[in-house]
Amino acid sequence: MFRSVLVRSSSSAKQSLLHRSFSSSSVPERKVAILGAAGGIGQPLSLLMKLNPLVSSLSLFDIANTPGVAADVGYINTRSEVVGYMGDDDLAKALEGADLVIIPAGVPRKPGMTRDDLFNINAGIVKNLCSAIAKYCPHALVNMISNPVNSTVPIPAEIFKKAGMYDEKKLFGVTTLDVVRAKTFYAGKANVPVAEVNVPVIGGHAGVTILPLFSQATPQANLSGDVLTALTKRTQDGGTEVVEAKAGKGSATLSMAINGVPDVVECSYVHSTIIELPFFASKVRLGKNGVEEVLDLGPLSDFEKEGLEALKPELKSSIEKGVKFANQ
Ligand SMILES: NC(=O)C1=CN([C@@H]2O[C@H](COP(=O)(O)OP(=O)(O)OC[C@H]3O[C@@H](n4cnc5c(N)ncnc54)[C@H](O)[C@@H]3O)[C@@H](O)[C@H]2O)C=CC1
Ligand SMILES: O=C([O-])CC(=O)C(=O)O
Repeated sequence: MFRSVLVRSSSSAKQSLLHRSFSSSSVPERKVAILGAAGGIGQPLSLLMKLNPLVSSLSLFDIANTPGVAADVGYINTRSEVVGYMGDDDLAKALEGADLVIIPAGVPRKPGMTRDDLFNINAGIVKNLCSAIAKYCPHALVNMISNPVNSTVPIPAEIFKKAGMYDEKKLFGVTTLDVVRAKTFYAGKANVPVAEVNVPVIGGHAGVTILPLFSQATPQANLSGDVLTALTKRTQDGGTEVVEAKAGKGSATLSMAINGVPDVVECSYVHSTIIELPFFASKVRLGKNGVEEVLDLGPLSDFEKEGLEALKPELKSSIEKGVKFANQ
Protein backbone atom coordinates (compact mmCIF):
# COMPACT_ATOMS: atom_id res chain seq x y z
CA MET A 1 0.00 0.00 0.00
CA PHE A 2 2.74 2.46 0.90
CA ARG A 3 5.51 3.13 -1.58
CA SER A 4 9.04 4.38 -1.04
CA VAL A 5 10.20 7.23 -3.21
CA LEU A 6 13.82 7.62 -4.15
CA VAL A 7 14.91 11.03 -5.29
CA ARG A 8 18.49 11.75 -6.16
CA SER A 9 19.91 15.15 -5.58
CA SER A 10 21.30 15.94 -9.03
CA SER A 11 19.62 16.06 -12.37
CA SER A 12 21.15 12.84 -13.64
CA ALA A 13 22.11 9.66 -11.83
CA LYS A 14 25.59 9.83 -13.39
CA GLN A 15 26.21 13.32 -12.10
CA SER A 16 24.90 12.26 -8.73
CA LEU A 17 27.26 9.29 -8.52
CA LEU A 18 30.24 11.40 -9.54
CA HIS A 19 29.26 14.02 -7.03
CA ARG A 20 28.95 11.48 -4.28
CA SER A 21 32.20 9.71 -5.01
CA PHE A 22 34.01 13.05 -5.00
CA SER A 23 32.26 14.00 -1.78
CA SER A 24 33.00 10.76 -0.04
CA SER A 25 36.74 11.22 -0.54
CA SER A 26 36.65 14.58 1.26
CA VAL A 27 33.75 14.30 3.70
CA PRO A 28 32.58 11.11 5.44
CA GLU A 29 29.29 9.44 4.52
CA ARG A 30 26.54 10.28 7.00
CA LYS A 31 22.99 9.03 6.97
CA VAL A 32 20.42 11.15 8.78
CA ALA A 33 16.88 9.84 9.34
CA ILE A 34 14.04 12.21 10.22
CA LEU A 35 10.98 10.55 11.76
CA GLY A 36 7.94 12.77 11.35
CA ALA A 37 9.53 14.39 8.29
CA ALA A 38 6.30 15.61 6.71
CA GLY A 39 5.22 17.72 9.69
CA GLY A 40 5.55 21.38 10.60
CA ILE A 41 9.01 20.82 12.05
CA GLY A 42 9.91 17.86 9.88
CA GLN A 43 9.69 19.75 6.58
CA PRO A 44 11.94 22.73 7.37
CA LEU A 45 14.25 20.34 9.24
CA SER A 46 14.46 18.17 6.11
CA LEU A 47 15.35 21.29 4.15
CA LEU A 48 18.08 22.24 6.64
CA MET A 49 19.52 18.73 6.53
CA LYS A 50 19.50 18.77 2.72
CA LEU A 51 21.51 21.99 2.86
CA ASN A 52 23.99 20.48 5.32
CA PRO A 53 27.14 19.38 3.45
CA LEU A 54 27.94 16.84 6.18
CA VAL A 55 24.92 14.73 5.23
CA SER A 56 25.30 12.22 2.39
CA SER A 57 22.01 10.34 2.76
CA LEU A 58 18.75 11.78 4.01
CA SER A 59 15.97 9.41 4.97
CA LEU A 60 12.55 11.02 5.39
CA PHE A 61 10.01 8.91 7.29
CA ASP A 62 6.43 9.71 8.22
CA ILE A 63 3.08 7.95 8.37
CA ALA A 64 1.82 10.21 5.56
CA ASN A 65 2.91 12.62 2.82
CA THR A 66 6.60 11.74 2.59
CA PRO A 67 6.64 11.17 -1.20
CA GLY A 68 5.86 14.83 -1.82
CA VAL A 69 8.31 16.13 0.76
CA ALA A 70 11.07 13.82 -0.50
CA ALA A 71 10.49 14.88 -4.11
CA ASP A 72 10.45 18.56 -3.19
CA VAL A 73 13.52 18.48 -0.95
CA GLY A 74 15.31 15.93 -3.12
CA TYR A 75 15.62 18.22 -6.12
CA ILE A 76 17.72 20.72 -4.20
CA ASN A 77 21.19 20.62 -5.77
CA THR A 78 23.20 19.63 -2.72
CA ARG A 79 25.19 16.51 -1.88
CA SER A 80 22.76 14.15 -0.19
CA GLU A 81 20.61 11.48 -1.69
CA VAL A 82 17.04 11.77 -0.41
CA VAL A 83 14.68 8.85 0.11
CA GLY A 84 11.13 9.16 1.40
CA TYR A 85 9.54 6.32 3.37
CA MET A 86 5.93 6.05 4.44
CA GLY A 87 4.24 3.78 6.95
CA ASP A 88 5.48 1.27 9.51
CA ASP A 89 6.43 -1.31 6.89
CA ASP A 90 9.11 1.09 5.67
CA LEU A 91 10.49 2.05 9.08
CA ALA A 92 13.29 -0.55 9.07
CA LYS A 93 14.56 0.65 5.68
CA ALA A 94 14.32 4.26 6.78
CA LEU A 95 16.51 3.57 9.81
CA GLU A 96 19.06 1.04 8.57
CA GLY A 97 22.56 2.50 8.70
CA ALA A 98 21.47 5.84 10.17
CA ASP A 99 24.16 7.78 12.03
CA LEU A 100 21.71 10.34 13.38
CA VAL A 101 17.96 10.00 13.96
CA ILE A 102 15.96 13.17 14.60
CA ILE A 103 12.43 12.71 15.93
CA PRO A 104 9.80 15.42 15.50
CA ALA A 105 7.01 12.80 15.14
CA GLY A 106 3.82 13.31 17.10
CA VAL A 107 1.21 15.89 17.82
CA PRO A 108 1.90 19.52 18.72
CA ARG A 109 -0.12 21.33 21.36
CA LYS A 110 -3.03 23.63 20.81
CA PRO A 111 -3.76 26.81 22.77
CA GLY A 112 -4.62 26.01 26.39
CA MET A 113 -2.63 22.75 26.48
CA THR A 114 0.61 22.05 28.33
CA ARG A 115 3.34 19.99 26.74
CA ASP A 116 2.52 17.26 29.27
CA ASP A 117 -1.00 17.06 27.77
CA LEU A 118 0.69 15.54 24.69
CA PHE A 119 2.12 12.64 26.69
CA ASN A 120 -0.71 10.18 26.09
CA ILE A 121 -0.34 10.32 22.32
CA ASN A 122 3.32 11.09 21.83
CA ALA A 123 4.75 8.65 24.38
CA GLY A 124 3.32 5.73 22.39
CA ILE A 125 4.65 7.10 19.10
CA VAL A 126 8.11 7.64 20.57
CA LYS A 127 8.16 4.19 22.19
CA ASN A 128 7.36 2.53 18.88
CA LEU A 129 9.91 4.53 16.90
CA CYS A 130 12.66 4.06 19.48
CA SER A 131 12.09 0.29 19.64
CA ALA A 132 12.82 0.28 15.91
CA ILE A 133 15.94 2.41 16.43
CA ALA A 134 17.21 -0.15 18.96
CA LYS A 135 16.77 -2.84 16.32
CA TYR A 136 17.84 -1.20 13.08
CA CYS A 137 20.39 1.51 13.95
CA PRO A 138 21.52 0.86 17.54
CA HIS A 139 24.61 3.02 17.18
CA ALA A 140 22.85 6.17 15.97
CA LEU A 141 22.76 9.47 17.81
CA VAL A 142 19.13 10.24 18.69
CA ASN A 143 17.75 13.80 18.90
CA MET A 144 14.31 13.91 20.51
CA ILE A 145 12.12 16.86 19.55
CA SER A 146 8.67 15.36 20.26
CA ASN A 147 7.06 16.77 23.37
CA PRO A 148 6.94 16.52 26.30
CA VAL A 149 10.74 16.29 25.97
CA ASN A 150 11.13 16.01 29.77
CA SER A 151 9.37 12.63 29.54
CA THR A 152 10.02 11.52 25.96
CA VAL A 153 13.80 11.35 26.49
CA PRO A 154 13.60 8.90 29.43
CA ILE A 155 11.42 6.60 27.27
CA PRO A 156 14.15 5.67 24.73
CA ALA A 157 16.67 5.45 27.58
CA GLU A 158 14.59 2.64 29.12
CA ILE A 159 13.92 0.96 25.78
CA PHE A 160 17.59 1.08 24.84
CA LYS A 161 18.62 -0.30 28.24
CA LYS A 162 16.30 -3.26 27.75
CA ALA A 163 17.72 -3.81 24.27
CA GLY A 164 21.23 -3.76 25.75
CA MET A 165 22.48 -0.95 23.50
CA TYR A 166 21.92 2.19 25.60
CA ASP A 167 24.71 4.68 25.21
CA GLU A 168 23.78 7.67 27.32
CA LYS A 169 26.16 9.86 25.32
CA LYS A 170 24.03 9.44 22.22
CA LEU A 171 20.61 10.51 23.43
CA PHE A 172 19.59 14.20 23.36
CA GLY A 173 16.45 16.15 24.10
CA VAL A 174 16.37 19.21 21.87
CA THR A 175 16.11 22.33 24.03
CA THR A 176 17.87 24.70 21.66
CA LEU A 177 14.76 26.80 21.18
CA ASP A 178 14.93 27.84 24.82
CA VAL A 179 18.44 29.15 24.25
CA VAL A 180 17.42 30.86 21.03
CA ARG A 181 14.55 32.63 22.83
CA ALA A 182 16.62 33.56 25.86
CA LYS A 183 19.23 35.13 23.57
CA THR A 184 16.64 37.08 21.62
CA PHE A 185 14.79 38.40 24.68
CA TYR A 186 18.03 39.27 26.48
CA ALA A 187 19.44 41.13 23.46
CA GLY A 188 16.29 43.25 23.34
CA LYS A 189 16.51 44.30 26.98
CA ALA A 190 20.29 44.59 27.19
CA ASN A 191 20.42 46.50 23.90
CA VAL A 192 23.28 44.41 22.55
CA PRO A 193 23.62 42.73 19.11
CA VAL A 194 21.73 39.44 19.30
CA ALA A 195 24.39 37.60 17.29
CA GLU A 196 26.90 38.25 20.08
CA VAL A 197 24.69 37.00 22.91
CA ASN A 198 25.21 33.76 24.78
CA VAL A 199 22.88 32.52 27.53
CA PRO A 200 22.92 28.98 28.96
CA VAL A 201 19.49 27.49 29.69
CA ILE A 202 19.33 24.56 32.09
CA GLY A 203 16.75 22.17 33.55
CA GLY A 204 14.16 20.81 31.12
CA HIS A 205 11.87 21.91 28.31
CA ALA A 206 8.53 22.88 29.85
CA GLY A 207 7.33 25.84 31.91
CA VAL A 208 9.26 26.37 35.14
CA THR A 209 11.68 23.56 34.30
CA ILE A 210 13.21 25.92 31.71
CA LEU A 211 15.75 27.98 33.64
CA PRO A 212 17.79 30.58 31.72
CA LEU A 213 20.98 31.64 33.51
CA PHE A 214 21.03 35.33 32.71
CA SER A 215 23.65 35.87 35.42
CA GLN A 216 26.05 34.09 33.01
CA ALA A 217 24.84 35.90 29.88
CA THR A 218 27.39 37.59 27.66
CA PRO A 219 27.89 40.42 26.80
CA GLN A 220 27.18 41.35 30.42
CA ALA A 221 24.52 43.95 31.10
CA ASN A 222 23.37 45.52 34.30
CA LEU A 223 19.71 44.52 34.28
CA SER A 224 17.46 44.99 37.31
CA GLY A 225 15.96 42.08 39.27
CA ASP A 226 12.51 42.87 37.85
CA VAL A 227 13.77 42.77 34.30
CA LEU A 228 15.57 39.47 34.91
CA THR A 229 12.42 37.97 36.45
CA ALA A 230 10.39 39.08 33.42
CA LEU A 231 13.01 37.74 30.99
CA THR A 232 13.01 34.40 32.78
CA LYS A 233 9.23 34.13 32.64
CA ARG A 234 9.19 35.14 28.96
CA THR A 235 11.73 32.42 28.13
CA GLN A 236 9.71 29.85 30.07
CA ASP A 237 6.53 30.88 28.25
CA GLY A 238 8.14 31.32 24.82
CA GLY A 239 6.67 28.10 23.42
CA THR A 240 3.23 28.91 24.78
CA GLU A 241 3.37 32.38 23.21
CA VAL A 242 4.04 30.76 19.86
CA VAL A 243 1.30 28.17 20.31
CA GLU A 244 -1.16 30.90 21.19
CA ALA A 245 -0.10 33.08 18.29
CA LYS A 246 -0.06 30.03 15.98
CA ALA A 247 3.01 31.62 14.56
CA GLY A 248 4.83 28.47 13.43
CA LYS A 249 7.16 25.93 14.90
CA GLY A 250 10.82 25.81 15.76
CA SER A 251 13.33 23.15 15.14
CA ALA A 252 16.98 22.64 15.85
CA THR A 253 19.68 20.03 15.34
CA LEU A 254 23.00 19.15 16.80
CA SER A 255 24.21 17.81 13.49
CA MET A 256 27.48 19.75 13.45
CA ALA A 257 28.79 17.38 16.06
CA ILE A 258 28.36 14.30 13.90
CA ASN A 259 31.38 15.27 11.87
CA GLY A 260 33.60 15.44 14.90
CA VAL A 261 33.96 19.21 14.95
CA PRO A 262 35.76 19.77 18.27
CA ASP A 263 34.52 22.03 21.01
CA VAL A 264 30.90 22.38 19.99
CA VAL A 265 29.12 23.39 23.17
CA GLU A 266 25.31 23.43 23.18
CA CYS A 267 22.60 23.23 25.81
CA SER A 268 20.73 19.94 25.57
CA TYR A 269 18.58 17.70 27.78
CA VAL A 270 20.77 14.65 28.40
CA HIS A 271 21.59 11.91 30.90
CA SER A 272 23.33 13.83 33.64
CA THR A 273 24.91 13.53 37.04
CA ILE A 274 25.41 17.21 37.73
CA ILE A 275 22.35 17.35 39.98
CA GLU A 276 20.40 14.50 41.56
CA LEU A 277 18.02 14.07 38.58
CA PRO A 278 19.02 11.53 35.89
CA PHE A 279 18.14 13.82 32.97
CA PHE A 280 18.91 17.50 32.94
CA ALA A 281 19.50 20.21 30.34
CA SER A 282 22.78 22.07 30.60
CA LYS A 283 25.77 22.96 28.48
CA VAL A 284 27.33 19.86 26.93
CA ARG A 285 30.47 19.49 24.88
CA LEU A 286 29.69 17.49 21.74
CA GLY A 287 31.90 15.26 19.65
CA LYS A 288 31.66 12.59 16.99
CA ASN A 289 30.21 10.07 19.42
CA GLY A 290 27.77 12.40 21.12
CA VAL A 291 28.20 13.96 24.56
CA GLU A 292 31.87 14.25 25.49
CA GLU A 293 31.33 16.24 28.64
CA VAL A 294 28.41 17.60 30.62
CA LEU A 295 29.65 20.97 31.81
CA ASP A 296 29.19 22.32 35.32
CA LEU A 297 26.39 24.78 35.91
CA GLY A 298 28.81 27.50 36.98
CA PRO A 299 27.87 30.14 39.56
CA LEU A 300 24.14 30.81 39.92
CA SER A 301 22.50 33.96 41.27
CA ASP A 302 20.19 33.59 44.28
CA PHE A 303 17.22 33.97 41.94
CA GLU A 304 18.52 31.14 39.73
CA LYS A 305 19.27 28.94 42.76
CA GLU A 306 15.64 29.32 43.81
CA GLY A 307 14.52 28.56 40.26
CA LEU A 308 16.64 25.42 40.25
CA GLU A 309 15.07 24.13 43.47
CA ALA A 310 11.61 25.04 42.19
CA LEU A 311 11.96 23.10 38.94
CA LYS A 312 13.14 19.84 40.48
CA PRO A 313 9.78 18.33 41.60
CA GLU A 314 8.11 18.82 38.19
CA LEU A 315 11.12 17.60 36.25
CA LYS A 316 11.49 14.57 38.54
CA SER A 317 7.87 13.56 38.07
CA SER A 318 8.07 14.05 34.27
CA ILE A 319 11.12 11.80 34.14
CA GLU A 320 9.41 9.18 36.30
CA LYS A 321 6.34 9.32 34.07
CA GLY A 322 8.46 8.50 31.01
CA VAL A 323 10.35 5.72 32.78
CA LYS A 324 7.12 4.14 34.06
CA PHE A 325 5.50 4.29 30.62
CA ALA A 326 8.49 2.68 28.93
CA ASN A 327 8.45 -0.20 31.41
CA GLN A 328 4.75 -1.02 31.40
N1 LIG B 1 11.72 20.28 21.41
C1 LIG B 1 11.30 21.40 20.90
O1 LIG B 1 11.95 22.45 21.02
C2 LIG B 1 10.03 21.48 20.16
C3 LIG B 1 9.21 20.38 20.08
N2 LIG B 1 8.05 20.41 19.38
C4 LIG B 1 7.26 19.19 19.31
O2 LIG B 1 7.55 18.51 18.09
C5 LIG B 1 6.45 17.66 17.72
C6 LIG B 1 6.08 17.88 16.26
O3 LIG B 1 5.58 19.19 16.06
P1 LIG B 1 5.06 19.63 14.60
O4 LIG B 1 6.04 19.23 13.57
O5 LIG B 1 4.66 21.02 14.72
O6 LIG B 1 3.76 18.71 14.46
P2 LIG B 1 3.02 18.26 13.10
O7 LIG B 1 1.72 17.70 13.48
O8 LIG B 1 3.08 19.36 12.11
O9 LIG B 1 3.97 17.11 12.56
C7 LIG B 1 4.12 15.90 13.21
C8 LIG B 1 4.36 14.85 12.16
O10 LIG B 1 4.54 13.60 12.82
C9 LIG B 1 3.94 12.62 12.03
N3 LIG B 1 3.69 11.41 12.79
C10 LIG B 1 2.69 11.13 13.66
N4 LIG B 1 2.81 9.88 14.12
C11 LIG B 1 3.93 9.36 13.56
C12 LIG B 1 4.60 8.13 13.65
N5 LIG B 1 4.12 7.13 14.40
N6 LIG B 1 5.71 7.95 12.91
C13 LIG B 1 6.20 8.93 12.14
N7 LIG B 1 5.60 10.13 12.01
C14 LIG B 1 4.49 10.33 12.72
C15 LIG B 1 2.69 13.28 11.48
O11 LIG B 1 2.17 12.58 10.34
C16 LIG B 1 3.19 14.67 11.17
O12 LIG B 1 3.66 14.76 9.83
C17 LIG B 1 5.34 18.03 18.70
O13 LIG B 1 5.27 17.05 19.72
C18 LIG B 1 5.78 19.36 19.28
O14 LIG B 1 5.24 19.61 20.52
C19 LIG B 1 7.66 21.54 18.73
C20 LIG B 1 8.45 22.67 18.77
C21 LIG B 1 9.69 22.73 19.49
O1 LIG C 1 5.67 24.98 23.08
C1 LIG C 1 5.46 23.98 22.37
O2 LIG C 1 4.47 23.26 22.46
C2 LIG C 1 6.49 23.62 21.36
C3 LIG C 1 7.80 23.76 21.99
O3 LIG C 1 8.27 22.89 22.67
C4 LIG C 1 8.42 25.07 21.93
O4 LIG C 1 8.06 25.90 21.06
O5 LIG C 1 9.32 25.32 22.75
